[in-house]
Amino acid sequence: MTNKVVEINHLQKIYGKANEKQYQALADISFDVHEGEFVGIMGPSGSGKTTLLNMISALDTPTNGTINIAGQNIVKLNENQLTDFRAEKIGFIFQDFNLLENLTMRQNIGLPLSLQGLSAKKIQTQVEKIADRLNIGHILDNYPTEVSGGQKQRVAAARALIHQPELLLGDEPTGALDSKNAKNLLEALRDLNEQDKTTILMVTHDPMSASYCKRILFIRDGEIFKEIEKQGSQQAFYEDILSILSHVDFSAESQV
Ligand SMILES: Nc1ncnc2c1ncn2[C@@H]1O[C@H](COP(=O)(O)OP(=O)(O)OP(=O)(O)O)[C@@H](O)[C@H]1O
Repeated sequence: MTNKVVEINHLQKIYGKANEKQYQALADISFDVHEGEFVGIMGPSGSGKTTLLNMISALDTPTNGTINIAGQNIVKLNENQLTDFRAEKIGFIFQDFNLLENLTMRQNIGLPLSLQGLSAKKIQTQVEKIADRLNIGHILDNYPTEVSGGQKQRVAAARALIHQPELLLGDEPTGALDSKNAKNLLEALRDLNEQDKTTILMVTHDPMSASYCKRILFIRDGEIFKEIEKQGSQQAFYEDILSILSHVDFSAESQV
């Protein structure tokens, strides 16, 4: 059995203080992600997907429950330990790329290592290695405004992976891409998962993007209500996903 990279038990998140208006975004979530898995999270708007990612990346704290990432109970960490945890253990790809416009792609990708104080030479070697892996070696000296959305997102993926995190998190990473660029990014993520055993957890509302995963968790009203695993072809998995979505009212916001 492979190691558990993510181990979540009875996670609950209530926004708002006891004397204020409260909102339960996560009711009771438990699941594991093993090393080398590529897991998708799907659910209607307001179902708690971003809240869940924010808990896993320790950007916010749960009301109840435990979160272990790479064997570390992150709910118990102090501020300094959390900073180290985020810098070392996880990589994050956002929908809107989050690249720094006044830095070149090379500088953007190398940023996590610069912040760790690595030498310029070591950073260059690592940048070129990951850029080669994601087919962006030819745009390293360009600025973000000079390249396509798809290239920007592959640069964001390179930046998220350069420090070799235990877990790559994506919050709608294909959300701002056209279908061709989305496919390019997803193929790159699939290669990283299959060849380098990168563990990926990705939120998406798009069934085609989700069909690149090996397992999907469906959440609604802050709870996992269904889970499916890829058994056969990607096309068959895509059709399974569509069938589940067609039985769920994804327009419904979760209720207080
Ligand atoms: N800081 C906050 N304070 C109060 N309520 C919040 C806060 N952040 C999120 N919520 C509420 O919690 C619920 C879950 O939000 P979340 O952003 O996790 O949903 P989501 O599934 O990611 O939605 P979407 O697909 O629209 O991004 C929503 O009803 C939202 O309004």
